[in-house]
Formats: sequence, C-alpha cells, structure tokens
Amino acid sequence: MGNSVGQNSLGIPRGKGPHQVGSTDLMVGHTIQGTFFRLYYPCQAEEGSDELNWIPCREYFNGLADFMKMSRALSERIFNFLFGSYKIPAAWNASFKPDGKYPVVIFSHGLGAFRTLYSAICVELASQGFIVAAVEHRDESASATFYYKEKSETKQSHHAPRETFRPVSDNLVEEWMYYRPLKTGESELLLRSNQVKQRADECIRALDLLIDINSGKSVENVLLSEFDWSKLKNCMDMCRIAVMGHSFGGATVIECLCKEVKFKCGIALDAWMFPLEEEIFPSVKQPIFFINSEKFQWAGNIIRMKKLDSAVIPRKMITVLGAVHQSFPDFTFLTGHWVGKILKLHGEIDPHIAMDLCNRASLAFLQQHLSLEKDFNQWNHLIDGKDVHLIPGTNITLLQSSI
Ligand SMILES: CCN(CC)CCN(C[C@]12C[C@](c3ccc(C(F)(F)F)cc3)(C1)C2)C(=O)Cn1c(SCc2ccc(F)cc2)nc(=O)c2c1C=CC2
Repeated sequence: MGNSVGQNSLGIPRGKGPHQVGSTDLMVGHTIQGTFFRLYYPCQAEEGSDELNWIPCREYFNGLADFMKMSRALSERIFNFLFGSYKIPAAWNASFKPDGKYPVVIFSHGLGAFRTLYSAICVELASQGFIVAAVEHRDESASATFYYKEKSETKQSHHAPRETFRPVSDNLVEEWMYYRPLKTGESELLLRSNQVKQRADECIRALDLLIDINSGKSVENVLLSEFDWSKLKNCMDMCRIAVMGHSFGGATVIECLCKEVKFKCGIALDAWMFPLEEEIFPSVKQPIFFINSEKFQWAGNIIRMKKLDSAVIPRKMITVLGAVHQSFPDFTFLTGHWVGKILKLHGEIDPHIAMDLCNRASLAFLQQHLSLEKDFNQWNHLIDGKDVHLIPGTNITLLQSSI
C-alpha cells in the first residue's frame, strides 16, 4: 500500500466486488506500432505476488514533468516523494481465475496520462467480473511510453538493465516517447484529430489481440513475464465488449464506437470533445454514457455531446457535483484534501464518494447495454442522476442564440 499521510491513510482503493484482482502488462510487437496495455482481471484468491509500483519507472515522472511544464529534476523528486512508493491495488501477475466468460472493457487514458493511472476504475470493474485492458497510446499524447528497437537500429546509449520489466530478447533496447506539446503556430485541431484516430486504432488493435487470445492463439509478449496468457482461452465474452475513457480518452470512446461495431456501448468520463469531427456523429449507433465533473465542462463541449443525443439510441449524461477533472484518475486518492485542492486533484466532494458513484453508475449502464445477468441494476437510479451528489444532464447553462 501507499504512504499514509495524516490521520487517514491514503492509497488507491481496492475493488469492492466479489473477485480478487490481478494485473499484468502485455506488449505485442516491440515497435511503436505494437499494442501495449495493462490488463486487470479476476484472479485466484490470496495469490501471493510481488507488488509492483503504481508508477512503473522514473521516465513516467519525467514525462509528467514535461507535461506539467515543470523542471524534470525538481519534479522527479516531488513526484517520487509524493507518489513513488504507491503499489497497484492488485496482485501483480496473479493466476487468472477462470469463471465462465467475462465481459471486456478497453480503457483509454487522457492527455498527459498513461496506462497505469486509472487503476481505481479498472480494479473495481475487474473485481466485479470484467476483464479490463488499459491501453498505453503511442500518439505522443501520453506523458511517456516506451517500446523497443533492435540493438543494431539504434546508436542510443543503452539503459541500465531494468528491475521492473525486461524485454524477452537482449537484442532489444528500450526507446522512450514523451508527451509532445503543441508547437507554436501548429493547428491543435489537426494534431488532436489525427491523434484521436490513432488512439481509436490502438484500442481496436488491443481488442483484436484479446479476440486472438480468447481463440487460443499463442501471444508473444515482448515483456518478460510469468503470466500465462493461454489461461484466458475461451474466458472472454466477445459479444459483451465496451470502451471507456477519460477526457481525450472520452473522445477516443466516440471514435472507437464509430469505427468498430464490436464495441456494444461506450462510457466517456469528462469527455474532451474538441478532437472529434461532428460528421462522424450520425454513424455512431451504440449507447453512450457521459459522466461529467461539475468543474471541467463548458458550453461548447456540452453542445457537442448533445449533438449525439438521440430519441432511439440510449444516450445518457450525468454530472458529479463537486467533482473536478482529476476526480477520475488515481491521483485524486494520493494527497490530503488541501494539497489535493492546490494541485486541482480534489473538488468539494470526497474522492471516494465521487469514484463510487462513477463506478456504480458505469456498472449499471454496462449491465443494461451488455445484457449482463448481475445485480448492477441496483444502481440504475444513478444513470438518471438520482443521488444527492449527482444531477441528470449538466450544470452548464447552454444559453445559445437560437441558430
Ligand atoms: C499544464 C499544462 N496543460 C497541458 C496541456 C494542462 C494540463 N491539464 C490539467 C492538469 C492535469 C493536471 C495534473 C496532473 C497530475 C498532477 C499530479 F500532481 F498529481 F501529478 C497534478 C495536476 C494538470 C491537472 C490537462 O491537460 C487536463 N486534461 C487532462 S489531464 C489527464 C491526466 C494527465 C496526467 C495525470 F497524471 C493524470 C491525468 N486530460 C485530457 O485528456 C485533457 C485535459 C485537458 C484537455 C484534454
């Protein structure tokens, strides 16, 4: 577990569902075009496991510093002090627990984030009986990500051999890609719309890889790991697949639904709609659930969400009162209230209450649109914003001159 600061111990909450949760990393294809995700899954109970750091290695802190426009040296020490000792709230490489066919969720991270930062959401889903793949995007929107080059290909100084993850072959050398800020004079719309298309392709490739794994195809994990992927054969329900994402990852949800009908529904957490071309909206036929924070949204962004409203396709929106944009990623659990307020990681609402509402509303929506036979329907009222901390729709007034 993480540090405990002050009276209440901090740390990313564990899943509340009936299953113990395991986690492991998969990279297939060592190049930048490869697929890279963290898998969260129901595992055998009481698995002993070597705990893994929540932030896998220092390059991610460096990337975060670049993203936050902070100096790397200073911020690496701050991030290490604040967040360096947190472990993921799951059993690393624990044995998979076969139990029928689990529904599947593909999760897409936000701008400046990466695959490990939404473990509170992914662990909760896995504890409730989902298999969740949190992809790491290589579109230069992640704070940092890595892939490999053949030794012969690169003249870069070679990294010291790592303790957390190692490539299968010692002919491969790690290559790091960091967050690419917008260049002066560069069109943000062009950059972001190209990135959202790449992000959707990466989510679809991750899904195709899970389909291969489910069919029993052997998988070549570039990362050395003891996890036995063959155990997942015939354990995923390829008719019950959803896509979920935060902010830029929320836009990626819409792009995925448009491109891949295997995604039966989408959940967009505080979606950032800017990168999307509205021309694709009519071709999105699946149910969508927008779960917004009170503080992040603005009229233009909400108006674009409303362009996806439909009389025939379920399109729902709720707003979590007192929540901020950072109420969805894990950081919201890792500082006390006042540091959290200063860093904009906390709103007025208690982070655990906000996360529980988001997770329970999501589970109820997934039960409805993946036709699950669980008891998540107990939270159907949350989909309509029926809770003291929720409102249906949005808090944003859409005063628009009648066009
Ligand atoms: C300052 C520079 N400027 C960059 C363009 C704006 C930076 N910014 C606001 C921030 C992220 C913030 C943050 C992080 C992390 C700590 C920490 F201390 F906990 F590490 C603190 C404070 C700084 C709040 C956002 O970009 C918000 N945002 C995000 S934040 C996703 C994220 C990133 C890193 C994380 F560690 C966790 C979550 N994802 C999106 O898809 C979109 C937006 C905006 C539009 C689309």
